[in-house]
Amino acid sequence: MSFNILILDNVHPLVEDAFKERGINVTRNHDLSGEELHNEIKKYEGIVVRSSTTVSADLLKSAENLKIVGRAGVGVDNIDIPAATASGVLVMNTPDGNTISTAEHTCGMILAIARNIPQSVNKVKAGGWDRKKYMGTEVHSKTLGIIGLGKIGAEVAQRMHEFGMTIKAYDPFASVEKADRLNVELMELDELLGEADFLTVHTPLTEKTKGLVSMEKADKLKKGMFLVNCARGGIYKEEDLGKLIDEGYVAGIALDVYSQEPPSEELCEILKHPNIISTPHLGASTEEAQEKVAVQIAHQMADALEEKSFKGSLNGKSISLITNKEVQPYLKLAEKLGKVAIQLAPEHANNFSFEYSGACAQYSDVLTDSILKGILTEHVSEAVNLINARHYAEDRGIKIRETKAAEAKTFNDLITVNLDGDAAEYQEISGSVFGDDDFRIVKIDGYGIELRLEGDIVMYQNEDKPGMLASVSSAMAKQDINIGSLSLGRTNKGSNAITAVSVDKKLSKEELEPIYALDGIKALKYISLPNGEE
Ligand SMILES: NC(=O)c1ccc[n+]([C@@H]2O[C@H](COP(=O)([O-])OP(=O)(O)OC[C@H]3O[C@@H](n4cnc5c(N)ncnc54)[C@H](O)[C@@H]3O)[C@@H](O)[C@H]2O)c1
Ligand SMILES: O=C(O)CC[C@@H](O)C(=O)O
Repeated sequence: MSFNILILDNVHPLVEDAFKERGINVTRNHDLSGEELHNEIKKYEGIVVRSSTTVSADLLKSAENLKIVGRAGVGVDNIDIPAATASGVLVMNTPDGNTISTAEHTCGMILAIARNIPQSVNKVKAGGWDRKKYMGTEVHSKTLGIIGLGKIGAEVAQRMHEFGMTIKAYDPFASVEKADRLNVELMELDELLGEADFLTVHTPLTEKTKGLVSMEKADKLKKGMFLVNCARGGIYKEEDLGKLIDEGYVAGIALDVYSQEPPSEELCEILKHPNIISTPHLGASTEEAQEKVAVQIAHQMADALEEKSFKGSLNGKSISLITNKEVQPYLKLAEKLGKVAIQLAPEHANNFSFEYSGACAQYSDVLTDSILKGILTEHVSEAVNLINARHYAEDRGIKIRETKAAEAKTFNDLITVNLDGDAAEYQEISGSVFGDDDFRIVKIDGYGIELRLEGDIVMYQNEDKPGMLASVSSAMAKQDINIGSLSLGRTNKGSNAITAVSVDKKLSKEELEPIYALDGIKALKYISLPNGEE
């Protein structure tokens, strides 16, 4: 299958070469106005952005063929990920392509603010000369506080350690082993604010990191410290920056990022402060980083479109598992069981529980997505996939429960879908995989049944008495319905039995009626499944 990709932002030209190398058609257009973009995007399976294009819920609605959004970089603040997930669109970034460049820029900013480099350069350029005013401070023997010891934070730690700084960090998710390896002492946030001579942030902007430093926190800061932000605008409260300096809490501030880019007029006024230095979001702006993220995003997107790997994907958390050969048969079984379950369930069924036992239990997350896909495909007009299945389930008020048992009792692997409805004629269906591609129903409501999960199946409960099968097959024969295979299950002799009959053609309601009307037949259901590969 051939794919079409649209490059919307100023991504390095190597992106085109990389896509072409993978046999993917690529078009570049940075100049589309709102309406043009809404029309143009319909033609593409993938788009590539940096931070200029906003991939909003509205734009995603117009993107009827879109499968994937690639961000050549890290931050995805410009992409509405929940809306993409709801549309079944995969979002991916290049998590490490610009790490080194951004770490180097951060180190540059630390040194620049410590030594007043930009201010003094400007002075000389303007024909001035003032050595006293631009007296600086050494970073050697000072404490660098790092908030967020992830990829960039760790690279900054290593480099500034070599400058003779003591490195301390706050990151509730970082391991002590990692910190030890980097010669970093982990501590609580307030403690760090009180000890850092220089503070640099390397976290995403979240509810927790927004406004981490503000006038409210000023008393906690070590007096005369320096602030650096090359992560995301707003982690330091922007309105308070000038005041923090003027009231003597902070000596200088270095910023690369702003909550709005380019910054608002109000912020531009604050940025004129002589002790604030600012660059226009240049952290990742090196030839090397831009080449890396361009080539990485193209290959990652090509791999995802070809379902080879899902490196860098940010939604559809278990999607990467679909390339795992061991999971593939379970995925198919799960989807088929979902399809059967919804055809057996009563109307408005919205409570399902899924039980996994045996080796498949370790993949329960993606298998639940796959069962939901099977359940919902019958009911949702939009395309349901493993990325958006849970979203649609939630949207439709479908409640799910999941249980796992590492060991299976009768079968190596067993997936059971419970319909959770007291009023349901059928309560529970279990399936298993035989070999790689033989998917079978193995149990219904505790009755042992064995029937391949494909094609057209008539399932009914019947009184366990002689002649039942003969009367059903004769009613079918009269209507030219050929039986392919059948399976009978019962618990005790003479009680109720379940029969599943696979037939060679699709049946209409009218064709089913005479069978349902036979004496001794109860709870007849007709299930239609795709034949073979879907
Ligand atoms: N200026 C630029 O051009 C540029 C370039 C690349 C990345 N960035 C930005 O830099 C930031 C860091 O990127 P990264 O690649 O190192 O990300 P990362 O995911 O590797 O690291 C983020 C770290 O922040 C930590 N963290 C999350 N929430 C936290 C909290 N509340 N308190 C403390 N720590 C917390 C995480 O545990 C993680 O270790 C991101 O915001 C990214 O968008 C900016
Ligand atoms: O230059 C860019 O594309 C922004 C880089 C950076 O902010 C990122 O999040 O990757």
